[in-house]
Amino acid sequence: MIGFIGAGSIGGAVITGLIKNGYDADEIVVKGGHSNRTSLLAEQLGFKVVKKVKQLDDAEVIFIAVGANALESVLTELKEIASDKLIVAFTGSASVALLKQDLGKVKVAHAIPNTPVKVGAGFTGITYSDDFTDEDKKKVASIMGYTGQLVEVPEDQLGIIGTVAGCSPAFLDVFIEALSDAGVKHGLNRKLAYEAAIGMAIGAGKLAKQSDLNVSALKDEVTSPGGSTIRGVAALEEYGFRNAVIKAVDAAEND
Ligand SMILES: NC(=O)C1=CN([C@@H]2O[C@H](COP(=O)(O)OP(=O)(O)OC[C@H]3O[C@@H](n4cnc5c(N)ncnc54)[C@H](OP(=O)(O)O)[C@@H]3O)[C@@H](O)[C@H]2O)C=CC1
Ligand SMILES: O=C(O)[C@@H]1CCC=N1
Repeated sequence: MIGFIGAGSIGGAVITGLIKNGYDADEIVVKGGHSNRTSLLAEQLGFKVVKKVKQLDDAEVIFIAVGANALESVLTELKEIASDKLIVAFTGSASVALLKQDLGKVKVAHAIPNTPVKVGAGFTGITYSDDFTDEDKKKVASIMGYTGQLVEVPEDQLGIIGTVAGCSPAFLDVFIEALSDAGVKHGLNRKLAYEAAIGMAIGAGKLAKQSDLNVSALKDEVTSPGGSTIRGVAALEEYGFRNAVIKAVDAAEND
């Protein structure tokens, strides 16, 4: 049995990714918040919903997916049942030290998934407390594996990994939206413009992942001499695209 506290955007995305990719919904129990969001999701996916954190006592691994404002109260309730469990917090502001401080001698991890977990194509960075054994890590990996990649990172890099992989689906969505707008401006209907932009993003990502070439060389392959693409790349540079992306990451990193 595994448990979740919170099933909002990221908790709901992980639960959806698990179940849609074959994890048994009967093995998932969720304590939701104040709205009916969790019960609506449970109707679609078939997992069990409980009202109190202590009702997650049968879970071997508990994922915390609440925001910073609810974390302290959740940890206070969780402390009563946490001693024999693995606790994995998605809360951005959490840290291994903070979780240990509030939960005592409990094995804890801090992880930042991204929303593509919902379709089994996620990228999740994770940092474990020192007392996590290889066996414990395997247990967490065997669960998160249903949602995509899980990569262990040093704690001082979890924040930037969380920005580069966790915030950036929103950045890419803005890019896809802008590209579709441009397509519409030049006469495409909206549906086809989105199909083309999204299909391109999926394909270019897959190629970048599978190719021996780095993305710079892949860009070179598209830019035919004297052709249209290099004019587009030059315009992106003229309007500060690269710098805008770096500034977006700076902004996300600096609270
Ligand atoms: N969104 C993302 O892509 C990512 C988010 N994160 C982090 O995850 C955290 C949550 O973000 P996000 O999912 O976007 O936020 P949401 O507001 O969508 O989700 C938070 C959920 O927590 C629930 N909740 C609040 N209090 C409790 C409680 N006491 N017990 C159980 N559930 C509770 C809320 O339920 P209700 O609304 O029903 O009250 C809400 O659905 C943040 O710290 C964020 O940094 C990390 C990685 C990616
Ligand atoms: O916007 C946020 O704070 C969270 C962290 C990573 C993605 N979303």
